[in-house]
Amino acid sequence: MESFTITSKKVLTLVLVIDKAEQKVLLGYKKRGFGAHLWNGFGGKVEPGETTREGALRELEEEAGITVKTEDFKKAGILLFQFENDPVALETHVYKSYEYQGLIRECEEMRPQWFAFADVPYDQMWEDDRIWLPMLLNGQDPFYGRMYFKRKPVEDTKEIETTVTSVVNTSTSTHVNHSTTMTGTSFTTAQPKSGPFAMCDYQLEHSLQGVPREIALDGTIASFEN
Ligand SMILES: Nc1ncnc2c1[nH]c(=O)n2[C@H]1C[C@H](O)[C@@H](COP(=O)(O)OP(=O)(O)OP(=O)(O)O)O1
Repeated sequence: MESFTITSKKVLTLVLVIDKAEQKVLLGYKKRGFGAHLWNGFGGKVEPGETTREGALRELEEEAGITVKTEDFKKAGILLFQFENDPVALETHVYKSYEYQGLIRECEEMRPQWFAFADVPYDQMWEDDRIWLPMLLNGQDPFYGRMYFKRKPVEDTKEIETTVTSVVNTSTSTHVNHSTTMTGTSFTTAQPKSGPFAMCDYQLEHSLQGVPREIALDGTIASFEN
């Protein structure tokens, strides 16, 4: 795997909030940036001086407007995402909670929405999600894994075409909505359906020894949480 050799990693977080009684999971539609136009959990880069747990709670509040008590916030696993010809891997710390406080709200980066477990839009998510998210939803965590991605040829990223309707309202500000029903100036835009990367290989294991804290560059679990 010469083209997948890594020399360093960035630390990211990903949070799934679950309504156990209703069998629903809260996902966010990413409106911009890395992974734009895909549904995902909430998360992002861990900032200097933050623990992964603190970073995950901060991102959840920023992106969905809700908080989770420390005792309800559980580490579900770690995923190391690797990209062809990119020496920097993304070490993503996955958390879950069955409880939350506050009112769910949209922000400029994410549009939150509840999905029944049976209706999770895997065809509009990172390809690896269909491997590990069902495990998380079924309580088969903690887990750890490595996922390998290649960039898709440009023509393969034009899988769906969405009509974007630009509405200019009377106060002259411009709102852009993915909609086919609103009036205004419409144009068609190509969107990647499952992102610009194709997963070409993966390894995922249920962690029997405990909750993984860190994955070493060689893919082994570097340490476990106490
Ligand atoms: N392959 C895959 N599957 C599932 N989830 C993810 C991936 N790759 C990823 O990066 N992710 C997740 C991990 C993070 O939750 C986000 C990416 O975070 P990002 O938006 O880059 O970080 P922020 O700190 O919020 O970004 P900016 O504020 O800099 O825009 O996707």
